[in-house]
Amino acid sequence: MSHQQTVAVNGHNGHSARPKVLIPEKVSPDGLALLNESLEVHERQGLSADELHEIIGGYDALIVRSETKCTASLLAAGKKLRVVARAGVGVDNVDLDAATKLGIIVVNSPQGNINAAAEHTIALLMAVARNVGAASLSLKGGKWERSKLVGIEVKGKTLGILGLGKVGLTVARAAGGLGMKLSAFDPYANPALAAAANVEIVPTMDELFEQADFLTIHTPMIASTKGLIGSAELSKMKPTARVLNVARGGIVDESALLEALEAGTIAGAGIDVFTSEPPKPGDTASKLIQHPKVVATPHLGASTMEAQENVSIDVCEQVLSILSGQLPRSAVNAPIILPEEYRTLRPFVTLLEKMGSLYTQHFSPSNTASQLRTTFDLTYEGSLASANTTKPLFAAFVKGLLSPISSPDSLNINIVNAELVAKERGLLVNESRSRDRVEQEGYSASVTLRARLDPRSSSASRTRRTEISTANPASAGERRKKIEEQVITGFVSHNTPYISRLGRFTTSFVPEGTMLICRNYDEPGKIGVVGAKLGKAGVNIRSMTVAPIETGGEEVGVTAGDGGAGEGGAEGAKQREALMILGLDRAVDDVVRKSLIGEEGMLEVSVVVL
Ligand SMILES: NC(=O)c1ccc[n+]([C@@H]2O[C@H](COP(=O)([O-])OP(=O)(O)OC[C@H]3O[C@@H](n4cnc5c(N)ncnc54)[C@H](O)[C@@H]3O)[C@@H](O)[C@H]2O)c1
Ligand SMILES: O=C(O)[C@H](O)COP(=O)(O)O
Repeated sequence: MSHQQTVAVNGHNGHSARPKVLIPEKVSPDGLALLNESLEVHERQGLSADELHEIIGGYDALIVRSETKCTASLLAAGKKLRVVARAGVGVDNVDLDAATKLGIIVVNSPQGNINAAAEHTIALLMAVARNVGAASLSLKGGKWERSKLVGIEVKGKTLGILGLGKVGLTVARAAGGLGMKLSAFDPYANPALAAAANVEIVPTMDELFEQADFLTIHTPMIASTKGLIGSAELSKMKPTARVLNVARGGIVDESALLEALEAGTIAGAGIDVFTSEPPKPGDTASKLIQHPKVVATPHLGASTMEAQENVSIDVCEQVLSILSGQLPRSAVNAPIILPEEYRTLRPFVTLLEKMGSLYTQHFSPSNTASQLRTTFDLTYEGSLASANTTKPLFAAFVKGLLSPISSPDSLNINIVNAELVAKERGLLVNESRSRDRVEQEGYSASVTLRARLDPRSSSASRTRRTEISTANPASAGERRKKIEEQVITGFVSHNTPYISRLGRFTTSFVPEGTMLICRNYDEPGKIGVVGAKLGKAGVNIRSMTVAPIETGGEEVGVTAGDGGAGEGGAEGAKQREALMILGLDRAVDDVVRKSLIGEEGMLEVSVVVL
């Protein structure tokens, strides 16, 4: 939006009642200057939590960095609050659920400090390679220890990049300029961008660990990346390798890294982020910081003049947009649908988001690169075919596809940016409409997703969440066969989304909460086996649907069970199959899931959270 955007509202006395914005932290003045024209700007650093609580009720907008804790109670006290803007990326200091419930839009600046974080990574890379920290300390201590401080060159060495997103790619481009060889592991990287940056995408994390002379971490901090690099992973690396973390504390297990440094199985580390910031004296992070082979900085990745200017301008423009009734460009929690389309499309928005998430968790491999080569065809059937716009449905689907593999603070998908995000992530989503009568009697509209995998990717496909039983030769032997199409159909009844087809199976279940999806031979006793295992693990079954295999009909090119693991199933097998879908009251750990796979006649088991 233009900086001249008017947000002033006339009060009843005819005077301009300008909306008020509170800034309790140091935010660069470049953005704040944009606000002064139309808002009343109050910079109040050093407020206690109680003081903030007392005055927040008078403000329409709040701009923070990482220090202000935007708790549910603070947000609730902000009776007029319409927007919380985070001048940076991470929104872990903002209670997003509370903000969403209160209708407060939370925005951030997902691009503004990328370059700063990447440059800081390069700074740590060089500092670790040339012992810059230790040398500086030694010299300041009055010593002259040239022979003790001999380093290594990075030219010709391999940089292993874990997470080839915005920061990872920027690091790659810079490291390429230093003459480094570049390898990356990222199941969802854009192959075209990787190739353009001369990055070789390796198919497994282990290959990355084995190759890397320097390993640099650039994944989000989400459940699946917490402790991603532990003792087992570090032991796969060369003893001469160095580890860099400018992403988030906790992705690398601090105790494991400390042990590896002490044992000499890892040669050094450059660390900007810690599990607890600031680290407490005596804790593992503090010991790491003190370690002679570590160069450490106090979360300085984004701390450059330029980045602070960028994020300040970015979020201040968004505050102006929101206060003048427009959509922000980087909303973390904003509804992804415009008000006028809300009523008609809202239940289908929920359905599409669930279908996307179900696809990623059930069908899509998460430790290989095959989602890159998937084409998604969405068909809106029945009355949905006449919708004025399907943009909110498209955005919800893309959001659903990506949410299981992204941190909430980096997933800013709305109808404004969904196409761009899909393009950036290499997702090809086609939409079409069909006025044909929908399959579910009594319902006027449904949506079918057909995901077509490029045959090149199918041989290596294996999802972490779906396991294939090796106890069933009929299915294991078919793994090499390719899956050309995976299908999910859904519909809405009384505002509730239902899945009516999953792979080859006709079914009807509400996609909600933790669900266990088992494909098995249709034989007596299977339900009992699953129930007993779950019961032993203390997991209650809330709901259960059993779907017999869909026979005949329109199945095109599907050669594997329901295709859950992206691998071959029982083509040509005479035995009937069934799909069992259980709603659970809590998560199922890997031990239970794997033990189910070992059961006779059990072909695939996946756990999805919807
Ligand atoms: N130190 C700082 O001050 C600072 C500044 C900016 C960003 N960051 C952090 O840097 C990290 C990267 O930020 P970004 O903007 O590049 O995020 P991004 O979302 O653009 O990229 C993250 C990438 O990680 C990939 N990924 C997810 N799970 C993975 C896994 N298990 N294995 C391999 N790859 C996986 C995703 O596919 C994605 O491509 C984030 O943790 C962010 O919070 C830190
Ligand atoms: O999340 C971020 O943007 C970075 O980690 C930087 O945070 P900061 O604004 O606290 O420096």
